[in-house]
Formats: sequence, structure tokens, C-alpha cells
Amino acid sequence: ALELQLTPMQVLLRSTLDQLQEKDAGQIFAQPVNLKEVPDYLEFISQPMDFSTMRSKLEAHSYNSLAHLEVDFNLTVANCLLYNAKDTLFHRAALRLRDLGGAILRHAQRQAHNTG
Ligand SMILES: CCOC(=O)c1ccc2c(c1)NC(=O)[C@@H](C)N2
Repeated sequence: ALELQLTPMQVLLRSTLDQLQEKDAGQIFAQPVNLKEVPDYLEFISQPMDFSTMRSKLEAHSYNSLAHLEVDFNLTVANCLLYNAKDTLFHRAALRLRDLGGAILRHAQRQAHNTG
């Protein structure tokens, strides 16, 4: 089956993305920000990112290292911190995701190092 073709790195990338997305219980990072709902979003954010886009990139083998996944995770958080004012739920959720995600990424990096 095709599933058996996954490399250890792809398995680790998928598992890490799943763990990161689990921390987004409200699923506010699950899909691209809706530009019809938020028409000025691209005036502030040059490179939108979200978990569904990250998953598509992962399945397309666009991430060949954990660091590449981390760049898009950090972009997702940074966009939210930039666009949303400090006193918003969105901004608070990004700080929380950043902190919870940091622990997940540090653990994944140790695994990546061990699996070579
Ligand atoms: C249906 C209306 O949805 C939104 O306005 C909205 C929905 C999701 C959002 C968001 C806005 N803004 C953000 O910065 C990211 C984190 N998520």
C-alpha cells in the first residue's frame, strides 16, 4: 500500500503537525483566513499560512526537514500576532499556540536527530 512508502521523516512531520493542530482546539488556525470576512487582511499580511495549507505542503513533500515545517508554523503564529490587536482572543490564542507548539517542536527535533 502507498502508506508503507512513508519515510521516517514524513512520519515525524505528520505526527508533529497533528500534535500542533491539536493545540488549536478552536480551529482558528485550521483554514486560511477568509478574505471575504477579513477584506483588509492582505494589507497587513504578505504571506498567509494555516494548518490546512501546511498539511497540503506536507503531503506534497514540500517539507524536507522539521525546520521547514517550523517556518510555516511560526509564520501562522506571527501573522496572527501582527494582524490581531493584543486584547483579542485571536492574539491570545496565538501566544498560547506558540508556547504549546514550542514544546512539541523541541521534542520532535530530538526525535529527528535520533532517527538521523
Ligand atoms: C467567519 C469570520 O472568521 C474570521 O473573521 C476569522 C476566522 C479565523 C481567523 C481570523 C478571522 N483571523 C485570524 O487571524 C486567524 C487566526 N483566524
